[in-house]
Amino acid sequence: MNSLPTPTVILRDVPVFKAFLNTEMQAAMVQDLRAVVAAAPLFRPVTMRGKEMSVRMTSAGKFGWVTDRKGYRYEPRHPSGVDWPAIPQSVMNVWDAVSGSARRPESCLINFYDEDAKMGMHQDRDEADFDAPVVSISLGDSALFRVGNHERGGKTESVWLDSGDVCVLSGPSRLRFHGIDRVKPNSSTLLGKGGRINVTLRVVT
Ligand SMILES: O=C(O)CCC(=O)C(=O)O
Ligand SMILES: [Fe+2]
Repeated sequence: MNSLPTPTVILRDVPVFKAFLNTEMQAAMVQDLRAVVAAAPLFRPVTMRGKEMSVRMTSAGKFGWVTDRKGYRYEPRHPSGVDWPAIPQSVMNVWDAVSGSARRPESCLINFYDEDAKMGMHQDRDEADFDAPVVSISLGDSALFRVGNHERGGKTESVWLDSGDVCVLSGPSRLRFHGIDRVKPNSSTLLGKGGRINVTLRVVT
């Protein structure tokens, strides 16, 4: 395996690679993601309790993460019934560079945040194997990313994730609570209409 790059900062065991993708790589990835969204449109999920999430989402890969009245889970197809598109190579390349994992990601979740969207503190624990990391890529407007503990509550630390930044939840940080407090409107020109895309890669089975 290639040696892993050195993180810019480590926040609560979470390595953050600032500006991991240059502007050209970001633009190319956005094009690839637009093709995914064209085939598997963004939808607004609702939680088990019937509350709409503020992010819109879709997925690529063998499995996509969904939530509805039946709860959180991975599904082999988009809610419309179409297969999830393949994970773009531009996204796979980031996994290869930073995951340190011999396994292949089976799911690529694409979250779109408009200026009012946020994501409450949660753990990523719908996967069967917590030994495999979660790799996260930020594109577009900057977002305040908060990292907490292995239980809900307690002290937290935050970092702004800017367009092109990559971070990894693995080992001691794999099950840390984390969330997005807010997005800073007009902080990036990458997406024509503004907003933020977060892409997360996961091994699911
Ligand atoms: O948007 C982000 O940076 C984090 C997304 C996240 O935590 C998730 O999709 O599970
Ligand atoms: Fe998460």
